[in-house]
Amino acid sequence: MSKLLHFCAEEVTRLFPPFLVHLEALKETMIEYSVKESIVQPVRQQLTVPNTADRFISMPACVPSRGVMGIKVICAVPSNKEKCLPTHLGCIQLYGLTGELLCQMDAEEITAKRTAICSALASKALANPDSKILAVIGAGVQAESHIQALSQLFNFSEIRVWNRTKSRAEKLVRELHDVGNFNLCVSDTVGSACSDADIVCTVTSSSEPVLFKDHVKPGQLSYRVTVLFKDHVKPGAHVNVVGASSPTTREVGDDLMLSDNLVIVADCLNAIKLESGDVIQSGAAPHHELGHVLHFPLSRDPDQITLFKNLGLACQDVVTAHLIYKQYLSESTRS
Ligand SMILES: NC(=O)C1=CN([C@@H]2O[C@H](COP(=O)(O)OP(=O)(O)OC[C@H]3O[C@@H](n4cnc5c(N)ncnc54)[C@H](OP(=O)(O)O)[C@@H]3O)[C@@H](O)[C@H]2O)C=CC1
Ligand SMILES: O=C(O)C1=NCCCC1
Repeated sequence: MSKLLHFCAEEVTRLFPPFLVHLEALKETMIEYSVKESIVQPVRQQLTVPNTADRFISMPACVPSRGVMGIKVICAVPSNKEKCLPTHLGCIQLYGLTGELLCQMDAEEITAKRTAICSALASKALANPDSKILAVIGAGVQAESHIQALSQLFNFSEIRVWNRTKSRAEKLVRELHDVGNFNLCVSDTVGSACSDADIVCTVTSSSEPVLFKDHVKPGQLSYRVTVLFKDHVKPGAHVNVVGASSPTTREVGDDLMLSDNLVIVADCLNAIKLESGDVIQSGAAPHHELGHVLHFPLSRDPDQITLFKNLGLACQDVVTAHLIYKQYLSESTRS
């Protein structure tokens, strides 16, 4: 094998595609995955570190139309927050279709931005185009990337942030004060953040286990957090559910998941049935895949609530890594 090309976090930032290029590439990718069915991607493997909420996740995909395949390995370690370390650490390896390793790169920024872009694509397809109020539940990395991405596609007048630890919501609001021409503020409760909101994003993870006796079979450990209930969400709103990507975690109450006027869209219908605690525990039936609604627009009923379950897919990482690699190649041939 020739010398390994590795892009550290700073190089990934420098080579990162512009927002609209990234958005268009991920839109094409999601359509390719769901409609053309030309992407090969198994449901990812998640290993839970015993007696913790920490996960080691392996995510491969092959994207023949771009001539690449790859794998992201990502560790989700919620307790890293107390150690002032990133809670999501990972690496992507990119291969040519002949099997040669092209490069590997840090996955943090890619994970933050590609996830938010997929929520933004879902919001564009499903939310009221004239959405004015965005509520963000959580104040970590994904909260920031979601505010950055969604505010580029909607003309918000107000963005509200609720977080379990209020001081972190206040810090995020201070850091993002000049991102756009809207009122960015902290809410005291989930209910007040979501009241009248056109779009809601739940971007939380549980750092501490909350054990509910009646949810736990003998010998099984359950980590649960439920932050959003039906009363929080107004008819006509759109919700992006981004946390809770394992069968034992929740962000959304059963009353909302099982609501008659809820339409559930997932990035991957195969994965949602195996990975989403909100779907598995509530017994809700997802309706559509993101790639389908991007290709064949749904007609909006003004009283319906739409919910996009954003699990995160390997093909989004592989395509983003490929854009970064192509930028590197074009710079190398110029110099
Ligand atoms: N769908 C996808 O593709 C992806 C999903 N994710 C998931 O999104 C979620 C957020 O990720 P990220 O922003 O990177 O993580 P961060 O660690 O940066 O932030 C975590 C956030 O969750 C909050 N939180 C933790 N525990 C609880 C709880 N019990 N109740 C309410 N809020 C809680 C934290 O609040 P506090 O400040 O109080 O600790 C903080 O706001 C995670 O579940 C993550 O695994 C991440 C990457 C991709
Ligand atoms: O898609 C991803 O990347 C992740 N999804 C769920 C949680 C960790 C990272």
